[in-house]
Amino acid sequence: YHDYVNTLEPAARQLLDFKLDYPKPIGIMTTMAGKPVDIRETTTLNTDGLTSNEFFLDDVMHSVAERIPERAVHAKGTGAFGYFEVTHDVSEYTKADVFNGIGKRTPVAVRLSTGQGNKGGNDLAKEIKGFAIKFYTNEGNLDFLGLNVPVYLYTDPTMFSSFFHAFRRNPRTNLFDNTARWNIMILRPILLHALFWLFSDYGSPNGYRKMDGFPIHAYELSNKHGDRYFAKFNFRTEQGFENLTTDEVVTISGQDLDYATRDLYNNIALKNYPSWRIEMDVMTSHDITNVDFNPFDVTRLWKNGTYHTVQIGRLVLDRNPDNFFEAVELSAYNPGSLVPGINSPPDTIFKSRRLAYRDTQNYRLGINHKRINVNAPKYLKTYNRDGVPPVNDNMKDVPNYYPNSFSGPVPFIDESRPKERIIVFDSNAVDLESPSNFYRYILSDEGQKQRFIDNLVSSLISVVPEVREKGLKLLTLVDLELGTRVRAGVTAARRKIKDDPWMTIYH
Ligand code: HEM
Repeated sequence: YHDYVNTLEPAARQLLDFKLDYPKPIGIMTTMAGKPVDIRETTTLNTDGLTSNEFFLDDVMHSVAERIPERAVHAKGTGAFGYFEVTHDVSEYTKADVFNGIGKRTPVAVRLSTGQGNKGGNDLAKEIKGFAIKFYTNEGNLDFLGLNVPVYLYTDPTMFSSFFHAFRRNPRTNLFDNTARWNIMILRPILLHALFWLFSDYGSPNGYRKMDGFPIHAYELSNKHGDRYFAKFNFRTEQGFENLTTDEVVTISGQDLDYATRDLYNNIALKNYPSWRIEMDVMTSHDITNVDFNPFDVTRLWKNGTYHTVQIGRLVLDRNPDNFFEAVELSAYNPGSLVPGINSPPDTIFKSRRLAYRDTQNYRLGINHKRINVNAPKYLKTYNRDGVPPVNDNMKDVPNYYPNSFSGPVPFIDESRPKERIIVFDSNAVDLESPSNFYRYILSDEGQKQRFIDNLVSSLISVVPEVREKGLKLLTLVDLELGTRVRAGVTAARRKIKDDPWMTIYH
C-alpha cells in the first residue's frame, strides 16, 4: 500500500496527506451560525426539514452563491507563496527598502495565469501567460505584473476591450474566432510584434516554472540622493528556459488541461522549489532621453547597447496555498502598487492600468479588496472606512478625516523624491520594424521559423478570404520571405481541405 501511495504525485494524494496530518475528524460540524449539527439533520429525506433544517439551508443557499466573477482577462491561474532575497547591492539605482540589504528576505505571493481563456481553459493554449508578484515590503505592497513575453500588444489603451473581445469568444458562436483575430491584426498591425512571440515556440512555455517574466514598462527608479534611472525588470527562470512545440502542446493538452498548474503544485510539494533571478535593464535619465527610439513604447524592445543589466536578487516559491480560493482567486495584483524608490512608468498604458485594475477589482472583489488577507499590506493606516466587508478593525476609533488636530495618521516627507517628470509623446505611425526583427533575428533557427510559420498558417486557414488576403499581404510587408512561405502554406493547407470533406466542415 505504501509503495503504491508513494508513486502518486502530490496533487493526487492531497486528501490522503490531510488524513495523515489529522487521523481523526477535526471536530463536530456546525451550521454557519456555529450550532452543532445532529446527524439526523444531514438528510432531508422523509422529514419536514426542507425549510426548518438550518444545515440544509446553509448548504444549498451557500453553494448556489459561491461564485464570484472570474477575472476579465487572465481568468485561469494558479498561485504560490515564497520569498524574495536580495543578492546584489542596487542602492545606487533605487532606495526601495525591498531591494536593499544583501540577504534581506521579503515574503511574496505569486499568481501565474493564462491571458485569454476562461477559468477551466487550457494551461497550454497559445496565449500570453501572466506572472504577477506581490512583495509584502516594509513600505507597502509592491506588485509587479509581468508577461512571459518581453513586449506588450499596443500603446493605446483604448484598444484593451477591442483586442480582448476579438481574441476571446465570438458573441454569437461563443467560439474563438480566427477571422476576428486576423481582422483586428490587419487593422492594428501594432499587435503583430507581441503576437509573433505568441505564434512562435515562445507562446507555449513548458509550464510556468520554465518561463521568464517581464513587467515590460520602463519604471522610474530613484536613489536616496534623488538621482533618477529607468529600468525594465526581468524574472529569469532558474529551472532552464524551455518551450514546447505545437505538436507537444497538442499531445499534452489531450491528457491534461491543467498541465502548468499541476507541474507547479507538484514541484513545490516535493520541495523542488522553483526560483527566478530578478534583474533589471537600466538606462540613466540622460541616456533614456537620447536614444533614437521611444524607450517607453511597450510594444518594442530596447536596442542592444543602450542599457546595462543589473542583478538584484532571487525569487523562490516554497509554499502551496492551503486554500486556492482564499489565496489565489481573491488575490488582487495592481501595477499601481509601488514603493518609494520605484516610481510610476510614464507611458500611457501604465496610466490606464492604474485605473483598470482598481476598477475591475472593486467590481470583482469589492471596495475593500486590499483588506482581504492575501492583499493586505504589513502596515496600514488610512482614512478610508466602511463598505462591503472585510473591514477588519476599520481603524477602530482613530479620527476619520484628514487633516485633523487629534493624532490621526500624517504623511511623511520624501526629501529625495525626484521633482522632474518625463512626458512621453506617442506616435500612431505603423512601424513594422519590430515584427520584422523578430522574424529575422529572434527566431534563431530554421526549426523555430518553420514552426512559427506553421502556426500562422493554421490560424489563417479558417479566416474568411478578404481578411486572409490582407493578413497575407501584411506578413509580406513585414518580410517578403515570411509572407511567401505563409502564403504557400495556406494554399497547400486549403488544397488538402478541399480533398477532405471532414476537414471542410471542421474548418
Ligand atoms: C504591459 C502591459 C500589461 C501587462 C504586463 C499585464 C499583465 C497582467 C497580468 C499578469 C494579469 C493577471 C493578474 C493576476 O494574476 O491576478 C493581468 C490582469 C488584468 N489586466 Fe493586465 N496587463 C497589461 C496591460 C493591461 C491593460 C492595458 C489593461 C487595461 C487597460 C489591463 C487590464 C487587466 C485586467 C482588467 C486584469 C484582471 C485583473 C483582476 O481581475 O484582478 N492590462 N494583467
